[in-house]
Amino acid sequence: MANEVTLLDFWPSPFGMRARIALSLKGIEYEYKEENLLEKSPLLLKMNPVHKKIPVLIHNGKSICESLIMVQYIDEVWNDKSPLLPKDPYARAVARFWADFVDKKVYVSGKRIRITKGEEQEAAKKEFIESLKLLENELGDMPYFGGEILGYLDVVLVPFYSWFYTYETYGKFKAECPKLVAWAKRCMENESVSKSLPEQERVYGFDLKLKKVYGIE
Ligand SMILES: N[C@@H](CCC(=O)N[C@@H](CS)C(=O)NCC(=O)O)C(=O)O
Repeated sequence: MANEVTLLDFWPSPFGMRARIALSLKGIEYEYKEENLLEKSPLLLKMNPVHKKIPVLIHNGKSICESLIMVQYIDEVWNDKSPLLPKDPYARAVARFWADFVDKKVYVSGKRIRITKGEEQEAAKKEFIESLKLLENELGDMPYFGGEILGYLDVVLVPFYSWFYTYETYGKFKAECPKLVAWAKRCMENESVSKSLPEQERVYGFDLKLKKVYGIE
């Protein structure tokens, strides 16, 4: 079967970064289409009519939406190289549990750090740091969440590393998570990760502009 793959994406998106890393780890050639989220393309609206969000993976004309599902799809379709999800059903369930946690806690509290102030921002910072500590504990002494090799949860979490500087600058704090920082740097040694993640300062510059567009002080 021919494999025509397109990714609708937007460079600072941590969700898009997940797809980029997974496709690169699997060695898949694809067309990258950068979306303007202030003026979404007809293709994006057609391919993700429910949420109208990036990333969208288009594989032989069919769309796959939601980055956690997308990375699992990529792993299942291109299963001959760089396995991401563990084979054992329990270990798979655990990896999916933490991936869901990343979206519900790390992403949500990180966003609240960016867009709130005062008490609300303090609460968000607390939740963000607590979430990182829980993840650090889950990592334990393993090099990756996937064990000896980079796996599903690594792909899901590492994009937020490119947003750390933004969170810490807005929140005026330094997350003391040495093991997690060492893990992120280890992930960045992998070319599929480093080429998929933008520089932290570039993300911060983008977010400053975004806040102006939305009138957030
Ligand atoms: N849960 C989704 C989140 C995707 C998402 O929030 N995408 C943002 C960019 S980071 C977007 O397209 N925003 C445009 C909008 O909400 O109109 C996923 O994992 O793919």
